[in-house]
Amino acid sequence: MTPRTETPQNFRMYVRAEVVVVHKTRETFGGLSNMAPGFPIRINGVRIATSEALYQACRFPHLPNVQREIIEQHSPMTAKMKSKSHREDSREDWDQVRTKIMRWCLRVKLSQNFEEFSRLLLSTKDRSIVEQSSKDDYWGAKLMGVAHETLIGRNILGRLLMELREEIKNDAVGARQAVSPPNIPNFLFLGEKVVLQKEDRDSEDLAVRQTDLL
Ligand SMILES: Nc1nc(O)c(N)c(N[C@@H]2O[C@H](COP(=O)(O)O)[C@@H](O)[C@H]2O)n1
Repeated sequence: MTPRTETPQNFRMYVRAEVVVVHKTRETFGGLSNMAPGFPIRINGVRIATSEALYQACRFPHLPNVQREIIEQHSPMTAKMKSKSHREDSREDWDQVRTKIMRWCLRVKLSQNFEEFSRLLLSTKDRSIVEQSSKDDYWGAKLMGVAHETLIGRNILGRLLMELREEIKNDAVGARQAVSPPNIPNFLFLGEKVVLQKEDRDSEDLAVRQTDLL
């Protein structure tokens, strides 16, 4: 893996030229972003266009109408904007549970889009994955240096993606299986406990593929 330096506050420093940069969704590794289209998710039979919308909806287990408003958005940025307008009503323990929830969202994205998402993750080989962000050095890392040659931040999203990549390498069969909901209190989706229905999605995809053949 690309060497990186530990800095205070659990920040990390990466040499931009050496890492896999996740920035714009149309770039080579853009599919690793939660903003990427083409990786739909189904939770309790409800289709959600992006992992961003799923993640944002998880802020509001106690407000199913807000969750619905967020997951109805086709655009991930609009989903994030809808969420932002209710941000002060996020579950009280949000900062404590958000990483666990993001890990779950990424696992669900993987298990329900296994061929494409695992191919993309494995194509990063053993390089560090870093989400480049202009303002968020919790999920990502910010450009620094005279020539913007370094990225500095906690890079939690990139680190979760690297963790997932290792899981695929170690147990691809396990990584594609349906994912249990995170073990946190009051984890509700539209007022219901989450029960993954991976088979629904697989059979739907199969139906689409078969239709394409006709
Ligand atoms: N505003 C924005 N634009 C993008 O293109 C981004 N990739 C992100 N970052 C993503 O936003 C999510 C975190 O949202 P909160 O700030 O915790 O509400 C997470 O998916 C980041 O990867 N933001």
